[in-house]
Amino acid sequence: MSSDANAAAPGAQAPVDRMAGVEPVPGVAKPDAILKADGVRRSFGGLTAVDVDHLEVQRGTITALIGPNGAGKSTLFNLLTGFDRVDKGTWSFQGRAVNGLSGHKVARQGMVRTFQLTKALTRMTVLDNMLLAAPGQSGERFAGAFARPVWRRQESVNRERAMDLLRRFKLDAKRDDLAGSLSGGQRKLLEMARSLMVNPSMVMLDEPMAGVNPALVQSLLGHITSLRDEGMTVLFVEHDMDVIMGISDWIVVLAEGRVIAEGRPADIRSNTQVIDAYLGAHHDEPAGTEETS
Ligand SMILES: Nc1ncnc2c1ncn2[C@@H]1O[C@H](COP(=O)(O)OP(=O)(O)OP(=O)(O)O)[C@@H](O)[C@H]1O
Repeated sequence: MSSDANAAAPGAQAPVDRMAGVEPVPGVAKPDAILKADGVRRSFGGLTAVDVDHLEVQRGTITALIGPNGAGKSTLFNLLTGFDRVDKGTWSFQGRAVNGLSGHKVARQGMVRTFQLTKALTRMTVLDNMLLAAPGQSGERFAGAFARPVWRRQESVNRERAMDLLRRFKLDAKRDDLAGSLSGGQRKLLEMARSLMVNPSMVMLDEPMAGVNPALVQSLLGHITSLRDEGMTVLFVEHDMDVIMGISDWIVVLAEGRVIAEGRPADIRSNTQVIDAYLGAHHDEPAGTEETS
């Protein structure tokens, strides 16, 4: 591992290096890719927001998607998870084509993304936020007296799962509070917990540390690494370089919609193209020590 933050605790088993032998070059094949994308393009008027030739995400890793403002990170997230339409391109998740599927269907395949709490969600309780994210929320499928016992069983399974997750994220005492009353960090925890309601194989976190009090950053980092250690794949967009360099197994750098570099944190830190495109203002210092806003 290239970062001290990833060093195993004394007595702990050394983590498996799933990226062993993978060349740090854009579009490189991964030994066990959970997500593969080809020729993904999206323009807004004359502006090409995303133009990714080939991208693979290795199963069971924490992969960071980084790049300057406007590089296309959020647009790529939206496209891959079915919340925006591509102009061109195909991608598969766990070997099945998912391009063209709605966000709901992509989530059912096991690939979910977090969303910032909308105004409507902030007016609901923490527990209701969780239940709304549960599978089988389309009540009409369970309509009718005949199906009621099935629906009840599903609801009690969902409640149990929601409470288990709230306990895991230390939000159980807040179950009846309005989500809008949570702090920035607690909201991020709730967003993560919500995404786990569908029992995904891969979670995509959009700026998990934005607006988080430093006291909660370590807790959030711990949750993210636990997800990976339990076998989940994590792809996240983040601007905080300490966070990125500290927990990522692999980093993908976007600039002007294209993948300009990929590699381990150490590869990215020393990549001159990345320094020019993104880390430029901090040319003279190691990226891991730069100040973050
Ligand atoms: N719905 C839209 N309509 C028009 N232009 C858009 C739209 N969504 C994104 N863009 C443009 O596409 C480009 C990529 O935006 P995107 O938000 O994906 O970048 P980003 O890397 O996530 O940036 P940031 O780090 O600032 O969030 C930007 O130039 C943005 O202005």
